[in-house]
Amino acid sequence: MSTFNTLDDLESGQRVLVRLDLNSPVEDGEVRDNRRFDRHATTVRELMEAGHRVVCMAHQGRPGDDDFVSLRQHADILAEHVGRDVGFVDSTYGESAVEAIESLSDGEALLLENTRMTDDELPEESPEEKAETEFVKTLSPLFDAYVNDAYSAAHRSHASLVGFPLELPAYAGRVMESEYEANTAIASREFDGQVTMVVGGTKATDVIDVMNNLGGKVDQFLLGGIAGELFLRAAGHDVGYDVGGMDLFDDQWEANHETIESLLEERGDQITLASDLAYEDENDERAEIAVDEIDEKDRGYLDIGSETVSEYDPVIRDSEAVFVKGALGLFEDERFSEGTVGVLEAIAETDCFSVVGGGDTSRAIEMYGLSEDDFGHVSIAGGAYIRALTGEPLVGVEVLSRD
Ligand SMILES: Nc1ncnc2c1ncn2[C@@H]1O[C@H](COP(=O)(O)OP(=O)(O)O)[C@@H](O)[C@H]1O
Ligand SMILES: O=C(OP(=O)(O)O)[C@H](O)COP(=O)(O)O
Repeated sequence: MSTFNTLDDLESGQRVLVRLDLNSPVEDGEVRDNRRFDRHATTVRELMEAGHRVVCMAHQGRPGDDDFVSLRQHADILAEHVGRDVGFVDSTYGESAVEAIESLSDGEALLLENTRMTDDELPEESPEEKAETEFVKTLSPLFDAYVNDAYSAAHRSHASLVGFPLELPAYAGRVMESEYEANTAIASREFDGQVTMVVGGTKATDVIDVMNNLGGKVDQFLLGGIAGELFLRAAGHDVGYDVGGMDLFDDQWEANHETIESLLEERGDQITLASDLAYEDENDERAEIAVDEIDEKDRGYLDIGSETVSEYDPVIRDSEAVFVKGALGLFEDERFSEGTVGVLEAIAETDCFSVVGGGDTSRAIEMYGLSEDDFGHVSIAGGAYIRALTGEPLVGVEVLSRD
């Protein structure tokens, strides 16, 4: 168990710098509400009600991606969940940010601009190096305490996550505390029966790394999403290529194909790939094709097919524990939700121990009317939770636990 301090240890009336993870789906420039706002609102509300001056930091997307946008909309969505005003300043540590921080009153909150819009936030460096950045050196003197609530980003060694705890007394927020406890318990839990992991989503590099380290703990991997297509590509099928302006496959293929190939060679019997895939036909409708019949690389696929769903279903029902990381298709579009929803329904209907992770994936639970009570734990973390599954420490948690 960790030795970090929590909000219970925080003295009243402090100037508190809080790192949240509000990284959200963005559709046509519009930020979609999701349970990260709702969960983090608990921490922010508690701090405001305790009379602290609360300054929040968060990131959105990665530079160069379509979802790399300002946090202006996030401030409004967060305010709705907190039930109080949350101000916004379009600077992370520039003059206007410093002014806004200094003019805050007790019990008020403010959100700073996307941390990834500063050069100091990325790339990954040691906590000691991050603590020396201008970003950390400028903001630290304005605060009495630092609170990290961003469990779901705690696997990244970025300035806002690992630099400040070296400069300020550091505490875990309520989300950090509860996710850490649930996900650490997963690593030490022993299961007698079959353990299955459903792997999908867009961050194939994250999940493939972890699959490589999870062999001993997981009996069956069921694949979909981008990782699933990359495995099909390695197995000789004409899928998993960037077509029509997509930018999801080719770079991740370059980075991971050797690992994928050796996983298929050494542990192929533990890895089940889709036997059919769904795509959008010329009438904008869902159409399906068996992977064995695909002989052109010119089409994008957006979900696993119905045949695959019916093959994955009994594997889930026979499992004692099921872990989900990443959606099996573009579930935000109802036509391509069948894979993700089918798998989640099978889990909800059985009494296996289950964890559903991923900021985006967990959103499918409420979008399609499933009940969170039917799952063991719904994590708002994706990459951080699967690392916890392997027992790998998270740098953002480790640095909070330092004396
Ligand atoms: N075949 C696909 N094509 C495009 N997007 C996909 C596909 N399969 C899954 N996705 C997308 O993956 C997203 C989840 O990806 P990721 O960020 O890796 O997982 P999480 O947020 O659950 O950690 C979902 O929003 C879903 O739309
Ligand atoms: O959404 C996140 O990760 P996740 O999709 O693995 O849950 C975190 O905000 C980390 O984002 P990043 O993977 O761009 O560093």
